[in-house]
Amino acid sequence: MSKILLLGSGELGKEFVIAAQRIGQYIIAVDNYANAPAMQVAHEFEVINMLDGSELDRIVAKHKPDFIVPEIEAIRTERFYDYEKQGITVVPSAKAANFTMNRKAIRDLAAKDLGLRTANYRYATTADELQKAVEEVGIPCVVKPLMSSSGKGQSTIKTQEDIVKAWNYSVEGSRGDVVEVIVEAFVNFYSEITLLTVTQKNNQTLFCAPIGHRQERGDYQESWQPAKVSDKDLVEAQEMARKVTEALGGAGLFGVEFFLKDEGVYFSELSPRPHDTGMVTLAGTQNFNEFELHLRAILSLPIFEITLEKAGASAVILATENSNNPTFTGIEKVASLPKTDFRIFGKASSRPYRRMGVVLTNDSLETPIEEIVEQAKETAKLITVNH
Ligand SMILES: Nc1ncnc2c1ncn2[C@@H]1O[C@H](COP(=O)(O)OP(=O)(O)OP(=O)(O)O)[C@@H](O)[C@H]1O
Ligand SMILES: NCC(=O)N[C@@H]1O[C@H](COP(=O)([O-])[O-])[C@@H](O)[C@H]1O
Ligand SMILES: [Mg+2]
Repeated sequence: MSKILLLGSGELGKEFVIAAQRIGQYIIAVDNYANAPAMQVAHEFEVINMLDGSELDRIVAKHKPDFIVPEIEAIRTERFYDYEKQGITVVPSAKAANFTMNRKAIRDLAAKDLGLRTANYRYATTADELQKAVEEVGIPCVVKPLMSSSGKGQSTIKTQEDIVKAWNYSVEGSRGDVVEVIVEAFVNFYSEITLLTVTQKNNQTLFCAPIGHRQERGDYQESWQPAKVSDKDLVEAQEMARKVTEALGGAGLFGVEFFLKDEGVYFSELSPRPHDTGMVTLAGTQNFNEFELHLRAILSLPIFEITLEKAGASAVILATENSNNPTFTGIEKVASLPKTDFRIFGKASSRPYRRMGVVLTNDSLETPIEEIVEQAKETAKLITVNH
């Protein structure tokens, strides 16, 4: 049995812990608030500020884990290099977690060092610098805090007047302690995908079937698998995913995000961990879901193959207001439907647009994927979050 320290305890961590519990691992779930989803299913929990290096040191020394599994980006990841030296396995690697904590490190690695095609981009640390950066990349463009996720602090600049607004919004939405933004040229893609990529200790990289998704406010609304991608684009995306995951090192599952345009594939970003759009694998689309794959890769358990068993979709259930102990209605209606399932994450409070659950649908691989997505979307509407 291994001892796993999970840093971040949201819905993705919860499914990871359930997968780990099923094969007898020991988990300590950590987040900055009590009763977080993954804490509800772990052996032990800790509530700390994960951006505080001394707090991290304290719980690592206390629990002496075999593995540290980051579940969010906003962690004092610089400490991870030390933990690796102490003989703890940081998942997938200290470098992977550290480089993806801040958009700058991963974007420069991908675009400059590895030469992957990305949107043209600049950085800015003040509203004035943002003005200049926008002039360089051109309008429309997308502004994001260097440290944020799920679209927090992200906005699109469509006119000159949006620049100051975008700066202020991004400072408010920044998760860490870095006041800096990336400005990216707007990529007018016809679709976007996540390529779940599994790296293993034996150096064999495996790919899942591509996942399509639709985003609003920088946050995913529906995802589906398999996404329609031409063979040429898929090969190009796989090559990019292989390059970037190899450069980051270690074993685990990565969610590598791409934009598809007529002229080819653009690398966008990646999570060195299960991806929110990958929750579609909870619909039984694959022989192993993304959490089970992450776990197997971490523990060096062989993954004989990844097979696509069904076509599936996920659609999010979002809160609309701030409240404590929100309740849900419409669950019975959803439960009565065929080829449909759902998860309620167990978050004890809500805020507008907070993801509280997900609806999952599946059908045969011959069924048009649009129908399965539509089913997930319509089904998610049956559930109401009561505040
Ligand atoms: N340069 C761009 N051009 C067009 N759309 C973009 C661009 N950058 C981001 N987007 C849109 O915003 C979404 C969220 O962006 P991104 O993945 O960078 O944010 P994030 O906050 O890291 O999200 P997450 O953590 O959920 O992956 C993208 O999936 C895409 O739909
Ligand atoms: N795109 C990243 C992502 O989806 N991360 C997931 O959301 C949780 C935070 O949710 P919260 O903001 O509702 O607490 C994280 O802990 C992780 O599970
Ligand atoms: Mg993203």
